[in-house]
Amino acid sequence: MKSIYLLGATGSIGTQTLDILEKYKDLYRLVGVSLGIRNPKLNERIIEDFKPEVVCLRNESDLAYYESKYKNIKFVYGNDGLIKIATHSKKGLLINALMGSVGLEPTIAAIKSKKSVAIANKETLVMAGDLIMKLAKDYKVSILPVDSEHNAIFSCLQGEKIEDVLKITITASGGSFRDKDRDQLMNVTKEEALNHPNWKMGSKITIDSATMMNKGLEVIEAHHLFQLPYNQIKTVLHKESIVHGMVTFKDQSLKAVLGSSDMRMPILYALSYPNHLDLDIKPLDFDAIGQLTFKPMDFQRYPLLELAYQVGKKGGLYPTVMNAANEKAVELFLEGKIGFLDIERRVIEAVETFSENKENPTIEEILETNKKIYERVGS
Ligand SMILES: NC(=O)C1=CN([C@@H]2O[C@H](COP(=O)(O)OP(=O)(O)OC[C@H]3O[C@@H](n4cnc5c(N)ncnc54)[C@H](OP(=O)(O)O)[C@@H]3O)[C@@H](O)[C@H]2O)C=CC1
Ligand SMILES: CC(=O)[C@@H](O)[C@H](O)COP(=O)(O)O
Ligand SMILES: [Mn+2]
Repeated sequence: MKSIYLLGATGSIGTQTLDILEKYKDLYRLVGVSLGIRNPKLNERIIEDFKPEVVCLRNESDLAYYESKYKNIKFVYGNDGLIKIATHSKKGLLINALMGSVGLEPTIAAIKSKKSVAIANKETLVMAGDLIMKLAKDYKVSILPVDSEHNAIFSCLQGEKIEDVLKITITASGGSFRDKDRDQLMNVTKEEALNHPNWKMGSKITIDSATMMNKGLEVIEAHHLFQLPYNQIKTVLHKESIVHGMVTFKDQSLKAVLGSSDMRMPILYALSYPNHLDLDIKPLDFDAIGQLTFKPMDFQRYPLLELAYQVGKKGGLYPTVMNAANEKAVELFLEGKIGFLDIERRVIEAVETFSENKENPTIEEILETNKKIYERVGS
């Protein structure tokens, strides 16, 4: 039995991970889990179904209730609680399904306590990919991609040498506004933005998909995961989200992973790697699909993707600045405080006005910059 620690269990990736853990209860034991604030009933269902040893609550104020109801379980809370889950004494795999920059510190803590990490939380790699990949090497643990495109590319790379790769290609659905021109984006609503054509995901990533920031974050994520320079990382518009990721080798042969738009597939592969286990999801039916389409990425339409390449190449604290500005701007948009196009305006402005870059920043410098930019963009 493999011990599993799951952060962000109540979210989109979290609940789909729980589906997998439920199906494979004979292989995986949920030892530690972090819960949410949105759905108390779901929290209790998770505790009762999986009976974990240690549970992290988001708020201290809930501690007394849970401790009196579930006497055999250890409860912790807040950001320190996430670290306690990540450093729990039993070995195992940590699945990071948290949303946003809060995922960084628990990831580092897990690696330092010799746990491999299956990472959905791309923001962590964007902010501190160099440090995370180095730490993982030093502590001899694996970083397993959960993000669908990276999981697909990871799968294509099995048995291959990275020196033989010409380029990798990340597909992009185009998001909820893919059929709109820029001048039609002025008055779009939050509800429209949250209506992703192919995937049912958390709010923040759905907005990132609509602005194409998601692809930008994914390009930086891929740079770190696969240790490839940015000129070998390409994106292409593929509205069907059936081809998830591709690897082109030097002899122009190309491998790709295709599948339904269902995150349980990459989640399971990250858990079961190097094996592929049974999964009851919609199979691809090529007779019904008919055709797959690909269109070149339009960087003028999606300036945040171009910004991400620039920021990734500059390195240092720039990716943290872009990520923090985006995190705050998306939050403001979801609260109805700014318009859709203001998201990219705020992100671009934060990056353009940033003048305190440092090469090879420490975790403390990354966290400090993250906080500073997040606050600045919110003011
Ligand atoms: N959803 C998807 O299909 C995909 C997601 N990803 C990435 O995976 C990550 C998770 O995405 P997704 O599942 O969609 O997000 P959700 O918003 O659905 O879930 C996020 C989870 O993190 C918890 N959480 C958020 N903030 C905090 C905090 N400050 N402290 C503790 N817990 C917190 C949430 O709790 P609560 O319930 O209280 O909100 C929830 O459990 C993101 O980085 C995203 O980019 C990558 C590929 C696909
Ligand atoms: C499912 C997944 O991995 C998401 O990150 C996905 O990529 C979002 O779709 P977009 O291609 O629209 O960004
Ligand atoms: Mn993705």
